[in-house]
Amino acid sequence: MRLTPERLDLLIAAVRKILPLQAPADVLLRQFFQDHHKLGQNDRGTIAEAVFGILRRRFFLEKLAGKATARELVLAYLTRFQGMNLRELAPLIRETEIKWIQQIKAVKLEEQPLSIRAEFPEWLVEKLQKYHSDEEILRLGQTLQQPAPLDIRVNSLLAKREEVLAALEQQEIEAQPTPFSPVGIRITGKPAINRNALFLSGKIEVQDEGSQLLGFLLAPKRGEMVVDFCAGAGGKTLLLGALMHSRGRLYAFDVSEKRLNNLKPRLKRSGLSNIHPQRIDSERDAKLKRLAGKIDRVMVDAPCSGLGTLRRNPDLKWRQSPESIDELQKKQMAILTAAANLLKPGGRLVYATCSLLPEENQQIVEHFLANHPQFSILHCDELLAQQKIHLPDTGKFLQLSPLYHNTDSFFAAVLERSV
Ligand SMILES: C[S@@+](CC[C@H](N)C(=O)[O-])C[C@H]1O[C@@H](n2cnc3c(N)ncnc32)[C@H](O)[C@@H]1O
Repeated sequence: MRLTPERLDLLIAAVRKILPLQAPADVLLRQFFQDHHKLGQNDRGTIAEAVFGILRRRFFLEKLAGKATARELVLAYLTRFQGMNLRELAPLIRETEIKWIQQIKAVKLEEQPLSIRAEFPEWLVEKLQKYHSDEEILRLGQTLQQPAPLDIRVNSLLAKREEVLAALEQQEIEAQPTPFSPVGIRITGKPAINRNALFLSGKIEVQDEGSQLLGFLLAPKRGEMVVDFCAGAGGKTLLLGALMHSRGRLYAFDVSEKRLNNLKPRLKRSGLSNIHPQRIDSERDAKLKRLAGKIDRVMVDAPCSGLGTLRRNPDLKWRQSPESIDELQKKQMAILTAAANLLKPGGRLVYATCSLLPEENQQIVEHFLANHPQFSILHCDELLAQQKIHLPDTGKFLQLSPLYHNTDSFFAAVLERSV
């Protein structure tokens, strides 16, 4: 895209709107596009890419620009990360800015402290240093600065993966089967998949491959009683329903009416008829009592820091803090305890997050097991192998990483109730 003075102003206005981060960046960007409804698809794409690019490199950009204004952040980003040269920029900027850009071009990223090179807040580096070497933290941080690929899931109730791959090829959309999930497809680039006939007819859904694998760990069977305790807009619910061949009963619980409402159009497209969305007040909701001890399989996709999804949501680095993680841990423990209470003897529960912090993952599960001797761990590698899914570096727990699996950083543990 050729940068004109109008486009530069728009980009700066978008960054100014998003940067205080009073809401999630994608929500603020959607509002910005509503306020500028005449913008074409290409301009929107370019603005979104730059805004997220700036959030992904914000620590270094702020280091370059000091107490940076939106304009300085944009100029620093364009020159340092978009390869724009001074000749192209010069007609659009002031004399003093030209001098400043010459100075910041000379600053070396390799000489910066770890938190800047990894693009992690210092508190997060400190937490990660308890478990990883600095080199690992740097590689993880660098991977999380890249945009995530677009993964879709084939709805096995309505289509086969080969059929969808053939249809995509006909439409000249480059795609390949995901390496681990048997129902996943990874698309090259970012075509507008939500206007595609395959999407509108319910044959495909957008879902990260890591998220798909959690469904295969729970492996619900047709005819069973299943609960998706934190169903949200149903990313995992829809996969669970398809694995059940739309037979049996699948409750989709969540405290957020808005999220459950977003499940409805997806449910309609999916062709599934065994899903029952229900809002609950909290994990202590009286509605849950009648299901205690009756459920075959429970998915707990717990509310978490989301730090394993920084490729998609880089703004979480400023929206989470050590305090918010302490709060989340309490919630995760309470939800896991309440959800486990629904299981019948022999029943299976998957506890999952998209966090890369053991505080929200292993530590929650280990604390739960120490207080609930009637539950034991099933090994994730064995459960996946039973479904012919072979994941490197998986053992007792599933710990996916964008670094090794090109998925979001999902964690999962599988528990079984004995009595
Ligand atoms: C990680 S998200 C779920 C994403 C969803 N499973 C998916 O695959 O799209 C966590 C969800 O937990 C919900 N939640 C928060 N507190 C809860 C509670 N006490 N009981 C049930 N759900 C809760 C949030 O509203 C949010 O939708």
